[in-house]
Amino acid sequence: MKNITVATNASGVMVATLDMPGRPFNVFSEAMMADLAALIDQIERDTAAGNAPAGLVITSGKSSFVAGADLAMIQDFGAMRFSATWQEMRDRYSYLGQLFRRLEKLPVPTVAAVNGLALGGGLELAMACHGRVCADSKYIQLGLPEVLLGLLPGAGGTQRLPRYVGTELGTKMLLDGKPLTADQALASGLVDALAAPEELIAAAVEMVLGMKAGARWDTADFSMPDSDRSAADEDFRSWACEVAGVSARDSNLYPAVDAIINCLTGGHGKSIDAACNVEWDIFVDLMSDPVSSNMVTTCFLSKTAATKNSLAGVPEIAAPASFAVIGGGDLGKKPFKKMTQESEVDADFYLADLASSDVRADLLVQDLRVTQSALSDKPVLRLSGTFAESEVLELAPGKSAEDTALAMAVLQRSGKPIVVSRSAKSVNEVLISAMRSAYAGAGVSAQNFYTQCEAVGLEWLAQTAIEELAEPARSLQVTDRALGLPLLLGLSLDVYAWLKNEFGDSANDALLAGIDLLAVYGVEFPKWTGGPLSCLTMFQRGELKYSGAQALLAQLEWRFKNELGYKLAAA
Ligand SMILES: C/C=C/C(=O)SCCNC(=O)CCNC(=O)[C@H](O)C(C)(C)COP(=O)(O)OP(=O)(O)OC[C@H]1O[C@@H](n2cnc3c(N)ncnc32)[C@H](O)[C@@H]1OP(=O)(O)O
Repeated sequence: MKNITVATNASGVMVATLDMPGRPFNVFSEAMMADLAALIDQIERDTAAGNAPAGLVITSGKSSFVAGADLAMIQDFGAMRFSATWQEMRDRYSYLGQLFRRLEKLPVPTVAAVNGLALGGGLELAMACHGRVCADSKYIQLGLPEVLLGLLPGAGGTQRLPRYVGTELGTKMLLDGKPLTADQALASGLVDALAAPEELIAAAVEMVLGMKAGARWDTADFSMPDSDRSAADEDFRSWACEVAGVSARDSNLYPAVDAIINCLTGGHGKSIDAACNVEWDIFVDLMSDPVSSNMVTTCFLSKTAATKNSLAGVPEIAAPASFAVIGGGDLGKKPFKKMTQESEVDADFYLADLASSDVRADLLVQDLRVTQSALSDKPVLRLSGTFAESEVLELAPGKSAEDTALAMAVLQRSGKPIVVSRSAKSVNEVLISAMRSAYAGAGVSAQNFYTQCEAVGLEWLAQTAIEELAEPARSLQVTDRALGLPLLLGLSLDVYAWLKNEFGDSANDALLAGIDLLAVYGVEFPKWTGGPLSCLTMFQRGELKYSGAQALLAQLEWRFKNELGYKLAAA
């Protein structure tokens, strides 16, 4: 087994260590599932031969336990909706849950030694063990964040969690996706004990040697932990949303919310096998909806890739030669001026601000070391609203592209984050890029926004298409998928038209993915759409119903995506 190593200690306890080579986190990929299946097979065979281990401890060789199902695989799951039958999807999606049930039914006691974060399928694995001991560490997070990606915990999580912690906390965790700390997990009954990190395995071995095999719900006298609520209650749906802080709007837009509530009500009072079957049926239906695929792609896969690529490209610069800050307000000019005056760093400081309150007005750039008075005094650069680079260079003959820089402080228009980012670009490039980034608006930290922009070269977008989108998308109160659709599609068409005009055939997958990412995180385009291009793709496939479809379709030229080879399956 490549991903799991097994060692049996002197007491006959088997310690299985999950450790995927070359990956920062353990995840349930096909290969990891195959290895877990092989481990279970082996214990079943040994048991049949009268050679059962005294117990099984499952832990991780990484600093975290398991970060859940492999989300790249989950994205493949979603793509099955185009070609596979319902039963084929059911068989594949439920495979991990079935493995966990086999693990739970082993006739040897099993304990999870949770040494670090256990999210999604990672917590589901721990919950399928007969006991759990968790490292007493501030880095512990135990949670089921699937709802945040439009998914549900489909390996028994919707059924086991409330059976451990009760209906109220279980419902809350399932619907808000927030994890528990180690202390909270102990207090709630999710884990049975905490141990110092260095004593974790010893504590798990001791626990497994002192316990009997079997899950608590496989005994005749099992009852749900005390809770003043039951999933069978008539008003359970509205109570569940309230307890988790899910608004009526979000529960309408995000099918995962209803799907999870249906798992809770459908599994209530049933045997664990029957309850898991309910969950697995609902999981197939949920994955048949494009929203889950959209969200996994935009909110995890594209986001992680963009951040990673961007960070990889950021050079190390020991001492920036110049700094630029955008914005002349309370958070811009004042603190920056102070910093300039107090700084002992031998560097240039530039302040860029609009010449008037009109966002399309010229951008004036001042050298703060020279100009201490009003902004309009002798700007070193005067950039027009279109920011053509040639124009910048023309207007600033003294500043060539070779001028090295730089650190850049970006203040968002909302004024909140102040972030310094380093770059090997010229002063001019940094200023242009900073100005465009400053249009990102609220809803995303400047650091995130900047790294995402850098990764996919999206500074271009902030000033043009995305900026156009920002206000309507932000004020758009879509409460229902069908109701908000005309406006969303209109906005999506704007982006599409702009993109086609600007990039034509030179657009690539990374750029297209980045546009969706930027729209979702930069201007709060609704997450369930996956961004404007994913929204159009859903629409094209007939996965969004809208009565004005014909009129809108007439405006579309779908050749665009085909010409560019944009992979619909990846959307
Ligand atoms: C039915 C469904 C069941 C499920 O289990 S769905 C999955 C539920 N789990 C989650 O939603 C957790 C997803 N992961 C995260 O939220 C974060 O990641 C962490 C909190 C675990 C770590 O955050 P940070 O330290 O900032 O690292 P990073 O840059 O996000 O990720 C580092 C590398 O780890 C990969 N990774 C993490 N979790 C998963 C996953 N669940 N599936 C696939 N890859 C994962 C990333 O992609 C990336 O990889 P690279 O370095 O190669 O780019």
